[in-house]
Amino acid sequence: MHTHIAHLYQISAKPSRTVIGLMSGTSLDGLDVALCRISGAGLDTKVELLAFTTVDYDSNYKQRVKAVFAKRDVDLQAITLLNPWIAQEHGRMINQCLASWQLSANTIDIIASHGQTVYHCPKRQHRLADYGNATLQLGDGDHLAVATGITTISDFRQKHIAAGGEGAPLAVYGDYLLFSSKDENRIMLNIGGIANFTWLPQTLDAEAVFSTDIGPGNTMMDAYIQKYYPGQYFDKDSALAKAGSVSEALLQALKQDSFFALDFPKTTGPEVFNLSYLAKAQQQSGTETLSHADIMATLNRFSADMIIAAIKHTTAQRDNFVIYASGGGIHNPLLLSHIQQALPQVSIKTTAELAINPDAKEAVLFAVLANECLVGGKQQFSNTREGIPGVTMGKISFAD
Ligand SMILES: Nc1ncnc2c1ncn2[C@@H]1O[C@H](COP(=O)(O)OP(=O)(O)OP(=O)(O)O)[C@@H](O)[C@H]1O
Ligand SMILES: CC(=O)N[C@H]1[C@@H]2OC[C@@H](O2)[C@@H](O)[C@@H]1O[C@H](C)C(=O)O
Repeated sequence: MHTHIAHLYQISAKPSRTVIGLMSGTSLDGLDVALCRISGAGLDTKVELLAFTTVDYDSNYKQRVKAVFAKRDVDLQAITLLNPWIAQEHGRMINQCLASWQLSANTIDIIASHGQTVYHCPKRQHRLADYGNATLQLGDGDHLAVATGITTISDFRQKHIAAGGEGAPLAVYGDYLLFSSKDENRIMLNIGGIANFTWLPQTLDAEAVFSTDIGPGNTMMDAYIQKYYPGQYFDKDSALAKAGSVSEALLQALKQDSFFALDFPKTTGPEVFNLSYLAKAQQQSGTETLSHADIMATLNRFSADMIIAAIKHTTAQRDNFVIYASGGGIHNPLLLSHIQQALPQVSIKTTAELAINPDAKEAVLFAVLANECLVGGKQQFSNTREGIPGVTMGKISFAD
């Protein structure tokens, strides 16, 4: 047996594994690094979050990724160069985290790397008859493994697509394993650049679990601030949105896109929800002269309304469920207050109440996917469920 395979076997047989989960989302703010101790597999999985940090991207990193991010026309050389470069940068950031945690690489069993999504393209979006669902994450696992000396599992989304999914949301797999509860129905709501959620019924019935992207979380608000308030990256504490008023005309125009008429589950990204989308809605509603504050108030309301509508649709007007929120959107007070006002009977908590830092949740979930790749095997979901194929995800890269 090759020593690498023997090593994998030995890691899989351990009572617990030390896994670094990585997430670099659509907001391009930084690399989330979650140091996890994971024991068990499947519904017996237990995760302890030992340390978490977000390593902020510098302006050089952001500029290079933004040059291709969510764009149809890009320099192919730039994409080719970025694929190893992003992984090398992430490797450098992990080495920096390990040094600050005073840990050596040989104490880490596995890195679980999401990579950087640069283009997400489900068939319902591109509508080209000859092509299926597609998504592209850069930051190749081989480079990360060599840069850190740690076996790396990466590129989780391709198997999901190969098995009939759209490549997202993948959070549902870990949500079901970690957060299902016999005591209450739960909505695991993540408000990142794009908002998505998982419905976890208290029956624990995998066939009734449901997950979908919703539409924009922070992405359009962030893009607007970055364009008109150079030096600022987002509307801190909803300050600008709070100073404005919602334009009903613009809000209705924003809600008209065909994406919202599609049945759930569905996926999307900043390829659709961007400043061109806003400009089109302004043109259609004759609201080109609105103030920055009114536009931000409207974008904030738009994200909230679509989240509320998706939750109401899925829970069929029930209110016996608890929302556990995560992602950067939980730090946007206006957005959360809109959601709470529309669902007055529903308790809105964060995943901190489930012992997972809400900013770390997605990185933790990729660590869980890697654990499933190594130790799992029993598929919780049948292949008949749209959007949640029962497959093992991730590709394994060795360090030497
Ligand atoms: N204090 C704050 N006030 C308002 N918004 C905030 C605050 N802190 C963070 N945010 C929002 O959270 C965003 C970052 O969210 P997050 O890190 O969850 O995104 P992501 O992981 O890149 O997204 P995705 O899950 O879509 O890939 C910021 O860009 C900003 O919009
Ligand atoms: C293609 C891609 O990177 N999609 C992300 C994005 O960010 C949020 C939403 O859109 C979600 O579908 C997904 O990430 C999370 C981690 C997921 O797959 O569950």
